[in-house]
Amino acid sequence: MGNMNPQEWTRQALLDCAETIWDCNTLEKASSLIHSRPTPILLPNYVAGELSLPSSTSTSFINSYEPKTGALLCRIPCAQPDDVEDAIRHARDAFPSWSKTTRAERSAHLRRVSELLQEHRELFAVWESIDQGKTLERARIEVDRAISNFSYFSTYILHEQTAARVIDGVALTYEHRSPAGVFALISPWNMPLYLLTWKIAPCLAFGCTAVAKPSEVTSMSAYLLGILFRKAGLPAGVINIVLGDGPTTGASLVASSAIDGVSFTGGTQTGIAIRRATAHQIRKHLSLELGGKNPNLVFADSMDPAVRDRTIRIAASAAFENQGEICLCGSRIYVERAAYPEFVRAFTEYVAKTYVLRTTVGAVASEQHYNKIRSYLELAVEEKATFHLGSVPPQLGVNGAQGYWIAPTILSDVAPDSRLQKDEIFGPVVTISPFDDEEEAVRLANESEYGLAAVLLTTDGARMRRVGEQIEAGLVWVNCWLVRELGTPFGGMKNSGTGREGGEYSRDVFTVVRTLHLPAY
Ligand SMILES: NC(=O)C1=CN([C@@H]2O[C@H](COP(=O)(O)OP(=O)(O)OC[C@H]3O[C@@H](n4cnc5c(N)ncnc54)[C@H](O)[C@@H]3O)[C@@H](O)[C@H]2O)C=CC1
Ligand SMILES: O=C(O)/C=C/C=C(\O)C(=O)O
Repeated sequence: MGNMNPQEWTRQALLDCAETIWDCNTLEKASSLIHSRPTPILLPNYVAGELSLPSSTSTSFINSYEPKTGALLCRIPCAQPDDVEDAIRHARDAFPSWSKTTRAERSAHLRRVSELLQEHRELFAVWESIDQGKTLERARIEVDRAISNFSYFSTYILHEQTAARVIDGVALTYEHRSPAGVFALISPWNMPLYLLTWKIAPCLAFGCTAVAKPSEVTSMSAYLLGILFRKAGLPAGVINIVLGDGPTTGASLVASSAIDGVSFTGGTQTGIAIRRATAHQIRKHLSLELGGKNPNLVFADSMDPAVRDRTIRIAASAAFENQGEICLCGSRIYVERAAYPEFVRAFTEYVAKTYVLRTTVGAVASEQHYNKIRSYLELAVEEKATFHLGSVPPQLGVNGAQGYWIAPTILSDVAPDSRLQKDEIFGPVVTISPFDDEEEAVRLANESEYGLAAVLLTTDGARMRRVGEQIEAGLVWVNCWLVRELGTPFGGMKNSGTGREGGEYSRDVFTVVRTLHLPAY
């Protein structure tokens, strides 16, 4: 962080900068802009429908780096508590009229946002790839999902129905829902646009207003989203975006007594801090989607020649998609002993061919994260694990190491109680271990503080249900991974979180319900 006088940036300068960036919709144009500027891009907040810098004189600025090169990409203001309160005040002021709009009106606003995102798909993909380190191809997939987040909830609210019951001629009862209020929407750095819009879209659709805060590591797509909301003509104050870190900006946002609910995705320790900070505010809705250390159970029947390629492909994408930086990644692979040697061989061969660093595998998100993953790979060496693929990457700045590049790594001979099997590494690192029977497979799968997701690879229909129903995870994928229908409940068990989002489950997060009893006279 360094100090910079916010007054140096006029409102016009912020708008001019926004227009320049808005024109950079290819990697070439964006890179040339970043590397030709005498000073790094400065990202403002989006508050009350305008791009603005925080007014607090104590505002500091955070440097954000380009993972693929390690170069300084942009600087973001770290919003202080008084600037956060100001954004919340705008969201509160906007709430009465937004919460009274008709569903058709809100639907039209969301549809407009999704259309504009579609129109500027490549722009968002390019900057997301630059800012987060992911490949451009992966970034495009995530922009498509962001588009779906808005289009799904724009139609969901048009078709939702509430239940009414007649009680034996005594009463007619029905559920009446109203928007729960003003929300804090806090997202992580692994899928910045995808996950922030997964919160913003339902929040606005159900009539709430919000202050959103992206991760300080990847704020670029949230900034672009602010520009897009401005272009879409969303009423001022309905959605505000403040930039900043967790301890200052995030913590003051969630703790504010003017916030009615928090939807958070990120690390488990942060989820615990949020729960603690809001424990005395019983009325506050909390939806916490936290970390995972997800098992992938490979049964010998899934290595039958007829389905073997599919098994390997699913296990590999569950392990290495987005450099393993998805909380749903299957990073603990357990293989039935009869198929173990064959799986390890075929899996390693497939990953080496398909997940190629700098081509189909991007850089990890930050220097801090690089060092975290690297420390786990050093631990693997200390514990004498077998490296089938990958190695300890160089220290940054040593031997020409530039950018945060970590090759896919496959480990075996790792003890069940090793931190390599217990901790969420959140990078391109998997362990493979054998199991002898179904009972052991289930025990190993459940031997974790986390319970977010699991993959089950088998051709036995009875086993799909028998094993699937015993796995302690909010999401179990059988012979597939990351298949998503946005109406299904999404969230984790155990230390992977509390609450579910998606379709009617998002409605539970963003609305309050009262049951009306009308007498039958
Ligand atoms: N999607 C997931 O499941 C994610 C899991 N993680 C795990 O957590 C580890 C730590 O990563 P971090 O970057 O530290 O994640 P984090 O949980 O600190 O960051 C997520 C978001 O929470 C905000 N935040 C941090 N402290 C806060 C607080 N006290 N109150 C309110 N907001 C706060 C951050 O600014 C960011 O926007 C990762 O290595 C990974 O293992 C991290 C990010 C996403
Ligand atoms: O909603 C999805 O499809 C994926 C969500 C992924 C995360 O929440 C994550 O990686 O943190």
